[in-house]
Amino acid sequence: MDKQITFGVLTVSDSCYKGIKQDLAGPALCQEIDNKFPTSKVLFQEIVPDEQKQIEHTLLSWCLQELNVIITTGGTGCSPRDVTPEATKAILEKEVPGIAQVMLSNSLAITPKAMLSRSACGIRNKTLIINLPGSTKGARECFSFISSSIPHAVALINDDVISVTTEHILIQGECSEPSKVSTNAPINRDRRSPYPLKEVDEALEIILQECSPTAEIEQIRIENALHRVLAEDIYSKDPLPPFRASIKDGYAVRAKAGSGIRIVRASVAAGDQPNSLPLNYDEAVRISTGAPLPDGADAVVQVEDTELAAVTPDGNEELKINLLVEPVLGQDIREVGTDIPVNSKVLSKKDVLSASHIGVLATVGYTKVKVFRQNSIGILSTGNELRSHHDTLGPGQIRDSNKLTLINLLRQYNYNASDCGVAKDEPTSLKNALCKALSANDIVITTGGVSMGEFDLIKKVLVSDFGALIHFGRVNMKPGKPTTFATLHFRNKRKLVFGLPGNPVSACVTSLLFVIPCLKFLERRNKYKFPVVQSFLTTEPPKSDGRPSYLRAEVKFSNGSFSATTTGNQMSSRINSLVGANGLVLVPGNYKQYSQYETFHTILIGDLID
Ligand SMILES: Nc1nc2c(c(=O)[nH]1)N[C@H]1C(S)=C(S)[C@@H](COP(=O)(O)OP(=O)(O)OC[C@H]3O[C@@H](n4cnc5c(N)ncnc54)[C@H](O)[C@@H]3O)O[C@H]1N2
Ligand code: MOO
Ligand SMILES: [Mg+2]
Repeated sequence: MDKQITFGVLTVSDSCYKGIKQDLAGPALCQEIDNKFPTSKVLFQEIVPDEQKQIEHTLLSWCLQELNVIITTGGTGCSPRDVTPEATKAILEKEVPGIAQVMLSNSLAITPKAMLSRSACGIRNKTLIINLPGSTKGARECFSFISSSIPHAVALINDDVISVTTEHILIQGECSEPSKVSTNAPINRDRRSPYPLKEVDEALEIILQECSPTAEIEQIRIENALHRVLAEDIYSKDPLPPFRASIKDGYAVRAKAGSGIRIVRASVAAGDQPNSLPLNYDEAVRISTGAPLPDGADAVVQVEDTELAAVTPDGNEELKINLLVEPVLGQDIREVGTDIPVNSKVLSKKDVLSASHIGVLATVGYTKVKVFRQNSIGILSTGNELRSHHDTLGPGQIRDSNKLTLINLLRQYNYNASDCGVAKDEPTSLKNALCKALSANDIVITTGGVSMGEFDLIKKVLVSDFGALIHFGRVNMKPGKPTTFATLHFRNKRKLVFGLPGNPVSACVTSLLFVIPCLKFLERRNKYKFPVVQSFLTTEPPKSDGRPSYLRAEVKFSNGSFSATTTGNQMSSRINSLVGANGLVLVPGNYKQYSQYETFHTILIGDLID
């Protein structure tokens, strides 16, 4: 169950630092991390020389960034320059010697040289630090011995009760009871779906009725707050500017004295203390944009409107300048609080935080901000035919594309989802996988196994093993007909389950039409639906079987109207029909005759192409 884990990879090596040798171990570890934890991120990667202070400094600064895990490679041996364990121990608050022991005992089975490794492992603040050897092979091997314990360690360090409980449940095998569902013998199978067809709008309405927008609030660092929904009004703690500031590079003067000669008394740059000696009428202070005005100054004359009138005897400094224009009172001065008055409301609850919102927060002195909590989401693929994208395929097998597509689709809309693995088309496998997914998540999204096949068992397992209420099991749409939505209670918590069709396009389109609006609604976003425009179709749409179709298309805006060109063959299995699509064109089920002058409802799912 992958929560997003953040990593730093630090290569410690004199020769790599000097560029004499290429760093292979660092990139290899990044690759291993990526393979083992696909939803995680390597946020920092650096090379430092074998210098204890420099290693300590980098470790400390990464710990301050609240990284979950720092992996070092190199400097763990017995040569005089090997000091990584010393640097690590110097900054650790708690040692976790078991990690090094596991690496050592496994490595000894490969080479006796492992006995010379002196790795240190432990915790500082919320960061787990692990020393690995410097050789690429050794680093890779050691990482493979310990990597499966990293998520649990991170959860424990962060006091993440849900993950820890889930891990314990998995260890105790609480999820391994057999399912109550038995695969239907074909002679007893349903030959008609018992689920009535719902229209798309009706289905979305049902989902939203089952959703209570979150009341839970969390406080996060503003660095991580992009796209989150603000849960508080924000008032400025300080005015901006906090002092009278110059808008131009020029000279601060007293306006009343008019144009003409001024003695240049001093110079004040941005960041300087305001000069409290009041300015005389015959004086000017050379000033930079953003610098504080000296007392008494009531205008700034830009340098372009002045000329040099006299220099100091050594010939190095301005002595006098000539103002070529009449200064106007208040000219080129930002008074205190011009941009933001103190104690004024600058942002409102329910604002969705953009880059500029975060800029405002930083300006007015916020380091953390209250936002509405996002639901935890787990994605589970189902199907005996599925293999990882890392694997080579055997007969009858395909690669699981849905899981990665959906994790990344949600990420595009700023929702993090975790990988809940792949279940077999078999009741107990489905039950166990759902049990684990539900233990760790508020919302579970499955793909596959929801249609009419002998081995399409999701709905049955949800009902029989989890007491789920299926709110709908079919929707009148193409792609996406067997889309299923259920709610259930699991360990006293209400959960939402989306059972999406297995066909890759169907899974994506139904995520866009149902899951994303639901997530936005839950997060209290006011705008939770995609914008809709009317567009002309540049070519005839493919024939439908009577269901309304959602064609993937490239939508352009030119000469005052939208036009949409479909992305080739629109089969539900053809994932590449989504590549380059920024719109879904809705063609009604009863559509008969193509006309280039007819417009269609078009849902904009991406940026307009120009
Ligand atoms: N008798 C009927 N058969 C089908 C109907 C129907 O109404 N009556 N509906 C069709 C429609 S429409 C769809 S859509 C599919 C949906 O099927 P399921 O949700 O049951 O999905 P599966 O059967 O498990 O798989 C369908 C298809 O997708 C491939 N797949 C599944 N998971 C993945 C994955 N993670 N990555 C990539 N590809 C995946 C799978 O191999 C199948 O080819 O049912 C029709 N049948
Ligand atoms: O509705 Mo299915 O999703 O056409 O292929
Ligand atoms: Mg099926």
